[in-house]
Amino acid sequence: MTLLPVADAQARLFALAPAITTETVPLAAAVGRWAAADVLARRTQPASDLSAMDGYAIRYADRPGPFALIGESAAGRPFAGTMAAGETVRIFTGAAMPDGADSVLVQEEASREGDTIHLTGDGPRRHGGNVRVQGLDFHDGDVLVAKGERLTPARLAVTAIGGHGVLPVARRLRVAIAATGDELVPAGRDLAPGQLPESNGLMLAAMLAALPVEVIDLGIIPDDLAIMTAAFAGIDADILVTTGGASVGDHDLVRPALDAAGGSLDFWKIALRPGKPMMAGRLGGAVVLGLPGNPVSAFVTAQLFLLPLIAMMSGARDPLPTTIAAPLGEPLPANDHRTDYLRGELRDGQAFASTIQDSSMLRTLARATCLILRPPQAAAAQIGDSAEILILA
Ligand SMILES: Nc1nc2c(c(=O)[nH]1)N[C@H]1C(S)=C(S)[C@@H](COP(=O)(O)OP(=O)(O)OC[C@H]3O[C@@H](n4cnc5c(N)ncnc54)[C@H](O)[C@@H]3O)O[C@H]1N2
Ligand code: MOO
Repeated sequence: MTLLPVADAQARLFALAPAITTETVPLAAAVGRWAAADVLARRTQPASDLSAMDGYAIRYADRPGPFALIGESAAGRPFAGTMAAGETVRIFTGAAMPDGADSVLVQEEASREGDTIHLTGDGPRRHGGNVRVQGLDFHDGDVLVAKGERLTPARLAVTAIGGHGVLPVARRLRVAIAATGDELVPAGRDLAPGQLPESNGLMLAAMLAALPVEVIDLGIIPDDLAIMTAAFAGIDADILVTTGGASVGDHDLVRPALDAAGGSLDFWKIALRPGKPMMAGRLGGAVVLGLPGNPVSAFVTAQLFLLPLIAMMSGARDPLPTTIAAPLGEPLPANDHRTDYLRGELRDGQAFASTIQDSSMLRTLARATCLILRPPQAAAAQIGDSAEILILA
């Protein structure tokens, strides 16, 4: 069987995904989700010219003064009148500029004597100095967040100040996670000979913690076709992700169980190391992603397929992981036909791969701060050669 290139597998996986309905949620519930429509400003910010400093609103042409103090403008309590030549209004940061004023004299450069203000320093450097003009940040109708952009804390803040209280987003996905394997027992238990603590399901759920999903923990499913089939057949989820049982051994039952549960396989085996035996298909309304059992393979395939699938189904415009270029800190051998994602560390801006890259080694993965991408058939690389790096948060 020929191995599917990673990009082709990502495209085929995305093609399996059903459309997800949208819902309108309060801003505080939208963090980490993706805007389902362009978010346009419903007001202009600032709505009027505002002072950027605490001091005195003046006319620039009136310098060097002195100035006659006629009132005060504070944030939320603007000065009601109009300032004439030679006059000034006490003003605070964020307060509306009075009619007639064009600049702000900071209070550190002013002295007060009764109702007369004297200039003690250089004063505002230009006409309009220390003033935030109306619309400096944005105007009514401007696109504040584009459809498909992630709703980061700063983007939520701009939509709030842009006049929104709710936003349209894709509904929260339901992601069922199943660890398969007779050897597995929940973490922390005493182990009988041959048993192994379950770590993949835990790791995957943790990788999804910051995503807008509801995790359905199917726990540990033994290598038993009837039990596995029943567990799959009963799921009510948008995505079913399994780990283990993906390879060719006699106890690798995820494919037969998917088939027996009435699902269909779309592809199996990709040109990737680690992660070759990954499979994808459908089961009822769910996309099925069968990740390999080796812990590092499960981690890498989750980075390259599961997280992007969730982002894509949740409306992300750019769901695939982004890479940066970094110089290698050591030589690397030529690569074969599989894209390689080496666990490594960035030190002083240079990328170093861990010496042993066995896909069972969690301690190496736990130390890794990046994955170093080696394209298929890459020639041997020297120190200083540029490599694509996926930063691990
Ligand atoms: N003859 C061949 N053998 C294998 C091939 C192959 O092409 N031909 N591919 C190898 C590759 S590559 C991988 S990756 C593994 C993946 O196999 P499975 O997905 O079937 O994984 P398992 O056999 O179930 O488990 C592998 C390994 O990982 C441990 N494991 C599994 N699940 C968990 C879990 N939830 N938590 C912690 N550890 C887990 C399991 O005990 C095994 O040690 O196949 C190769 N073989
Ligand atoms: O692809 Mo396996 O994931 O090499 O260990």
